[in-house]
Amino acid sequence: MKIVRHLLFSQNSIKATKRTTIVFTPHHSLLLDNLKTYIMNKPLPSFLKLCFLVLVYHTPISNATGRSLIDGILLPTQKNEQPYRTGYHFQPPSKWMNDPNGPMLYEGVYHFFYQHNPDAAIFGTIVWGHAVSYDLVNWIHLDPAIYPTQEADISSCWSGSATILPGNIPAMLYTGSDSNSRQVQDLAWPKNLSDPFLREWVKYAGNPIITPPAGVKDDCFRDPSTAWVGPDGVWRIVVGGDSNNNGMAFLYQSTDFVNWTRYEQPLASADATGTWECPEFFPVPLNSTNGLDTSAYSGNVKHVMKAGFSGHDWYTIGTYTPDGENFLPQNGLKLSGSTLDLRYDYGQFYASKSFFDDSKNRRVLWAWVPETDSQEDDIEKGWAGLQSFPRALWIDGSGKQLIQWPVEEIESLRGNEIKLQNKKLTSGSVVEIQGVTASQADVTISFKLEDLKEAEVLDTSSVDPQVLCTERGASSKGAFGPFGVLAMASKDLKEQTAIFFRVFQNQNGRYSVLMCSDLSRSTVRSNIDTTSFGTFVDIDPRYNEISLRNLIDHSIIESFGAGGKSCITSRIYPEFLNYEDAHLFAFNNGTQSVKISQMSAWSMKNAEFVIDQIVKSAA
Ligand SMILES: OC[C@H]1O[C@@](CO)(OC[C@@]2(OC[C@@]3(O[C@H]4O[C@H](CO)[C@@H](O)[C@H](O)[C@H]4O)O[C@H](CO)[C@@H](O)[C@@H]3O)O[C@H](CO)[C@@H](O)[C@@H]2O)[C@@H](O)[C@@H]1O
Repeated sequence: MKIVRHLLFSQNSIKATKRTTIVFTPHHSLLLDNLKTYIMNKPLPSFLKLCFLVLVYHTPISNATGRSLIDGILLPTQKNEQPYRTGYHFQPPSKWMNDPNGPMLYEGVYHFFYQHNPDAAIFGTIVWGHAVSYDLVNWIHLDPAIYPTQEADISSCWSGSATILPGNIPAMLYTGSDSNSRQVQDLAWPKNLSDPFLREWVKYAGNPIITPPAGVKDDCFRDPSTAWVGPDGVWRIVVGGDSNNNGMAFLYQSTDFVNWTRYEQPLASADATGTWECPEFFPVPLNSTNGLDTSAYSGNVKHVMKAGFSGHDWYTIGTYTPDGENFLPQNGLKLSGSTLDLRYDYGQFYASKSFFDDSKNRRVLWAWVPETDSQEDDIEKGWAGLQSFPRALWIDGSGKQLIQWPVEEIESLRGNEIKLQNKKLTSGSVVEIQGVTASQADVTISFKLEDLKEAEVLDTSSVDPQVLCTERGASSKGAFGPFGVLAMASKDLKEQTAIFFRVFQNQNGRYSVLMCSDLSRSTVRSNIDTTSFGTFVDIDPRYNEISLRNLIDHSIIESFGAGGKSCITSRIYPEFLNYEDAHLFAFNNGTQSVKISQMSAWSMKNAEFVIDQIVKSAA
């Protein structure tokens, strides 16, 4: 342990604090010592070295990644050891993380909790990690909020959700795994409501408040949702599970938030889907990009039912009548007897959780983005698991699907804009996008296509888009496409991740736009899952340009097609890259030319991640 003087937050949205003495973990002191040695060994005049040292010791440290917040200064050792840690995607200082839990805004502070094993970089005994933010971009890591203490959660504190109760009291419902590994539902609330960071949480002494119903296996009943209150004043939640392998969102009701009764019918179910994990149920207003409080139900509103199974988050949109507890999936969308229809994201994106942010009238979505390297790699790295960058979520004008888009606050991390307009990409073009830090960037690009009668003919009605993307990757020449970007690419293109589109015409004269993330050449390393991802984008390329936004951040790329209609999140572990070696290209491998009508790219700064042991030890 080392005592270092005052390194707190400089981001404009975080209130500057008075000088504080901070106790750093050994990791941090090592970081500072390394940086000091690095500066002292540089052939610089002593005066300049002194200036640098003052700057270093008076600047916030980043997310314990081994990177300083001072742009451009990277520790050589850390740089090589931890190339896959992110600059602006949330991750704990170390060890294992999975699901997002209980996100909420309380008294102007965003709270984010997450499934965390503080002892290892693999799944194990789980506690609730906790971090707070004023802007969803920069984060202060706190001590774990909820951890095993009672018989009702002694084996682990699993996923759950926040509800703000009348009187502005946050309540947390979560799954406890008890001493028999039985999954039960528990209740906790903050110890001190006047602590803006809500650091300490107390548990209801009568936990568990809900136990598995008859006919449901003890280990197939978990993940309570945020509660909503009906016109009758009764609270409702759904809890995930299954009965005879049929996935279900069990519905519970309560008048006091402590005593819960199961409603006879589940709110939703689907045959043969296995246990539903992390179900969510919330309203979305039609014809608006706003969100709604989870308890809103009247007016021009639809409801979304989301559940996690088979490694993906599925959702359906429908109409909910609290009186009679009837959720009716809308026409053309099947819920019962089949899988849910749509996916939030067609890549690595699981156990998502949303909350209503009333300060901006929006619904914000988070999800666990798992590693796709090996467990041995994770142990060596000392960490595993990322969170997607928070996304605003709303219903498309068509009412058929949801739209997701990174929250606007991300723009505070953008550096200078690099622009390109009206650039024709002829067949075989590979054009480097220069002037951005290709390993940490935000890139938007729009493609215009003409004379689509030349498009490849394919009946896409019965085709699995992921299979199509695997069979026809970036190197398989089509007519219109593949075209898109090559991200996290080495200069010689031996390593590259292609996010691209390909257009097909069906026999009936309709067009289908395929969006792919081709990971087959993302790394030359072995023991990495390089499965490609794909989905169709609901867009008519005759009348619309095809847009693509990529959030690139070292080992993660979040791709948004057609303004967020289709999303694919990928994990990538290139071998030969370090920060300076990454390149970014636009490409067209179709026989037909396409035009980049508009491209904007920004290098992204590091978000600030600060550890709060600081404030505690100084207090
Ligand atoms: O932390 C518990 C909470 O997390 C949830 C939802 O993510 O349950 C996860 C679960 O398994 C975690 C585990 O991996 C397995 O499940 C993943 C997601 O369903 C799969 O992608 C993976 O292939 C499965 O192996 O994560 C570890 C490594 O990835 C592995 O060791 C775990 O099994 O936790 C439960 C206990 O393992 C298991 O029943 C779940 O699937 C949520 O439901 C929990 O509240």
